[in-house]
Amino acid sequence: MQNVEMNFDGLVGPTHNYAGLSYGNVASFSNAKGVSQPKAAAKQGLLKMKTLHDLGLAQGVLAPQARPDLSVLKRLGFSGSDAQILNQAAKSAPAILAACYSASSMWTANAATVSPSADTPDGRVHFTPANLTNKFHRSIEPVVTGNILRATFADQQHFVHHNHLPENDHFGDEGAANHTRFCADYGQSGVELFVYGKTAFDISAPAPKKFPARQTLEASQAVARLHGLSTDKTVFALQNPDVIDQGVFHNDVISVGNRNVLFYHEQAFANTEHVLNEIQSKMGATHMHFICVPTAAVSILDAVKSYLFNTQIVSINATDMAIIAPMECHDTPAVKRYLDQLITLGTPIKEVRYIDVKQSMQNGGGPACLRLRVALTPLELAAVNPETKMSEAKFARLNTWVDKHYRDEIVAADLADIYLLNESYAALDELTQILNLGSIYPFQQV
Ligand SMILES: NCCC[C@H](NC(=O)CCC(=O)O)C(=O)O
Repeated sequence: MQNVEMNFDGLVGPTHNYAGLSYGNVASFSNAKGVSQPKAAAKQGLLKMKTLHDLGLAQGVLAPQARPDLSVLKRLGFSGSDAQILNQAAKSAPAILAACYSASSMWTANAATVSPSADTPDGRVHFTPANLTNKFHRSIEPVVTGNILRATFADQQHFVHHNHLPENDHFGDEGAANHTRFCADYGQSGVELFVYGKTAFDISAPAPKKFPARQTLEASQAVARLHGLSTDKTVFALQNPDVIDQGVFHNDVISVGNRNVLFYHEQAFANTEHVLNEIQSKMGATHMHFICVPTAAVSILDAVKSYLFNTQIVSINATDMAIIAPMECHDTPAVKRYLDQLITLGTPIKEVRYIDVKQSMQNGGGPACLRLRVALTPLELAAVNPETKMSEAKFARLNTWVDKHYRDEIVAADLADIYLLNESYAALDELTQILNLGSIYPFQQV
């Protein structure tokens, strides 16, 4: 058997809603207070996982967080029965209630940074959950993320789980959305690229002016240290601050890589030539394909609207790759034209597949946001919790589970409804059995 790169998609939780929580994320802001469709959202996500499974790729599923997060509401002074807590919060602090209800853990590209065993000194796969300090609703994810990752990758002989970084903006860490790994083959040692938006301990360094930089250099360096990565095999690159100000809140909105391919927008990085030279020189004999999309072909506005770079580039055989793109790429004329051309250019990318993840897209999460990549050797793959692996049977089982528990629609007023809380916890309690995760949620531990 071969080494693989397995995608772990976040299952969309039962409380998926549009709350406008992410300043700097254009879609989240423009769809604020819209009507969400949790059942459709979860099914779109499952179908995406099944599509990749059917392409012959290793595909897994990560459980969502338990929402609403009552422990946070209690910490903030709301008290009484569960229904009283929801009522008080809905009346006096609806924005905080919405944050505690967010299904944002579906975007598992922000769950953690993962370094495969080929890159680490102890020959194990290292995981560091992202602290997501920049957005309150996301900053409440990392502890349970750690529980989910431990229950999915339990074998300590193969997997190491670090704590998330200190919870402060100086160490703002958004996980794999700002991390790309290049390699000749998934099982060989690779070069890990960390992209950051600002240097926290140097206020004179370049930084965006309008929207926040969510990832700091210091956070990226700390993760690389925790994982024991060699300096000869790591590259730290400053994201172009101007594009952050145009809605590129993570690097995976402006560049994406796979094996020896980096697909990026002309304006993605601050010092592009230097970054590319460093990647190529650290890759040694392995030739990199740098595929640059010029502004003249695709504007930043169209890149953000269509999520051209939030696509997944996957290897479909030893040499060829496919690009998994959201339908919005198909529907944005300049982007569709570019993709039609891309597959004729003689790069490893030979095919485009369009998928519908509209429910997630409307909150600023495309195909790449929905997945966490974990490169695994055959032995490590065998050590992954088998119930978290996608299959025909798991796909059918999870669809039935969604049909049983999920609402068709949620609007802001529903968040005060105690029945929604009960439905959500009942669904997740059953899910932990389906995926054999044990008691990962605080509501299961009391
Ligand atoms: N990687 C994609 C992440 C998208 C995510 N959106 C959100 O949280 C929007 C939630 C809302 O507005 O209801 C974020 O910005 O972190």
